Amino acid sequence: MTGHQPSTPVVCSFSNPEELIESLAHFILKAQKESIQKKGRFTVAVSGGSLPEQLNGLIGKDGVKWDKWQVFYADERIVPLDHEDSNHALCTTQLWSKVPIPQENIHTIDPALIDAASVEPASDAEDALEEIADAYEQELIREFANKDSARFPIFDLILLGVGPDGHTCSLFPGHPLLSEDDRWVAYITDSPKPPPRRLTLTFPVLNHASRVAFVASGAGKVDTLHTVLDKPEEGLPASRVRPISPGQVYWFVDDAAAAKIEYPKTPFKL
Ligand SMILES: O=C(O)[C@H](O)[C@@H](O)[C@H](O)[C@H](O)COP(=O)(O)O
Repeated sequence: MTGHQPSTPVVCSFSNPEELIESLAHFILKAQKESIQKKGRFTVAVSGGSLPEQLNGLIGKDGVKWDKWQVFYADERIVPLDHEDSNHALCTTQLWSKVPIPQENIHTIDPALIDAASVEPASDAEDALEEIADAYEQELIREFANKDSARFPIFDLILLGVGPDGHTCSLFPGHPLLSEDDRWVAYITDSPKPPPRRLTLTFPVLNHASRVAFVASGAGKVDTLHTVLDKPEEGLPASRVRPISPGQVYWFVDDAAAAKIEYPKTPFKL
């Protein structure tokens, strides 16, 4: 059944972060073009960390059809949308405020539910956290239902980072959420990277995407990339992102981050 095989990663390494950022922008433009041709829209999930800044190559670039983008967060922290820890706030500062994307095309967690999901102790917030995750799942269902008749949403592109421990989205090593095989969106209250309360897309969503692109740059990522790509048997969360065929996972890295990778690199071409 070739149609259900996990894809093998395509790793492209660039000599410096600037070249990486420019090539990533061209890759995204190509994905956008194909998606709009096929479906009239471009569904994208983005994470936080250093990723939003690495999308800077899109600012002012010809051919970006911002009005066709439908953006979701691959993971989000349970804080107000203008809080310094919010991925939405970060993306707004780094990107959305600099490009003509319609506000309604950016799908945030429901701000009306954040206060109740923030009460202490976390055990008193479980119902509200469940509600906020359900509401975000409904937001995804509204976008994807009746458009792609699949069990899980099929994002055109999911853009991810990887943490030093091999986490991606808010899927952390050893966490019970790694075996979630049903829900599209889940919450956690014990993220080892602060803040502790977060929502995240689950592995089935990541692994049904048409394309997932990891972005990692700098020498600080060197050991993580070596383990994630050369030792997938260790099962780090980022190693487990292997969208089923014809989906594909790409790694956009720079030479500093890629210094220890033995996994074969592919020359970047569009
Ligand atoms: O909200 C988050 O915490 C992120 O979505 C997280 O998964 C991030 O992508 C990695 O921790 C890598 O972060 P850096 O790119 O900053 O290393």
